[in-house]
Amino acid sequence: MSGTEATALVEARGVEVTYGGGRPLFGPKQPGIRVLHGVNVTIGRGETVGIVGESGSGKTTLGRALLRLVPVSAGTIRLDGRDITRLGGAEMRPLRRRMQMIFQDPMASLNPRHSIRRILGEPLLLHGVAGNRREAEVQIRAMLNRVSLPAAVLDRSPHELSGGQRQRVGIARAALLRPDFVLADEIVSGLDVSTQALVLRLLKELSRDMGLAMAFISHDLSVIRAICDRVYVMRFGEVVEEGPCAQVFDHPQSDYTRLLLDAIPLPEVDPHWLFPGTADAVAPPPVPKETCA
Ligand SMILES: Nc1ncnc2c1ncn2[C@@H]1O[C@H](COP(=O)(O)OP(=O)(O)OP(=O)(O)O)[C@@H](O)[C@H]1O
Repeated sequence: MSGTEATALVEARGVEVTYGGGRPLFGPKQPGIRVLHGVNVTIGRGETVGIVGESGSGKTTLGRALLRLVPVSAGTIRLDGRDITRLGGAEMRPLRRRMQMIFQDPMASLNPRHSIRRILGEPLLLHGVAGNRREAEVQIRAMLNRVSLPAAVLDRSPHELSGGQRQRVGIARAALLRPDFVLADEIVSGLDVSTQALVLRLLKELSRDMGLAMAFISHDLSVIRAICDRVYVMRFGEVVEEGPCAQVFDHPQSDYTRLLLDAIPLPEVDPHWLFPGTADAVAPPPVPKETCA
């Protein structure tokens, strides 16, 4: 799917983000530091786009701007054609369910004192996706099955799970809210290679089944190539190149993309695991059904 189609779900035009600045209690007004400079991004329904670039290039800031988690100082963010750039908290609230984020470190994003049941159940009730606890439990159990986790994890807390299990809980939490758009920021960087492949495959299957639009931030270009349709290459807060993954990776147009490709070795994740059914695919290992001792 081309991100330039009229069916764009998420669209950023000329987006600028400035950190800091403003007027302190004493002294002159501070200018702040602009870290995004007129960025344009389009993500179609059901499309997965990658965002790559060296550390500090603005990937996370861009992702957060798309979700309206950082203030945008210029430009527009549209969700499904609606300009959401300057909506207030109350107007954003019903839209929050539609735009979910999966974090790099699930330990930091999952409340360590809460059970997995509560972690998964509370957002469902809060956003009215489930009418009561019983409905929430049914939906949660179905989703656990979908992400190949046993129901026994429901009574556990995040620190009692492995890194891969926690990341699957993070995916389940986002997917349960039936979002339209998911931002996944470095979600497999702390995992070993085989767990990475399982988590990525799961996410790819879910995004395909749910028709999700997804922005995927990663340092690992092999991961981006394996699961993304298109990629945006960022440098110093600007998009320096954009296009279908095969085009950008095989025929990079900018010197910076070439440098990036040379600097980061490919591949860690076997893309065939993620694309079973393609002509040259090898049989992917099934996502193992886990049991809890
Ligand atoms: N809350 C903040 N306050 C001030 N500056 C920030 C803040 N967050 C990020 N920055 C700065 O904005 C720039 C872009 O950071 P950002 O985290 O978006 O880059 P990134 O490409 O995601 O980096 P990394 O790959 O290391 O996560 C960096 O110079 C960073 O220091």
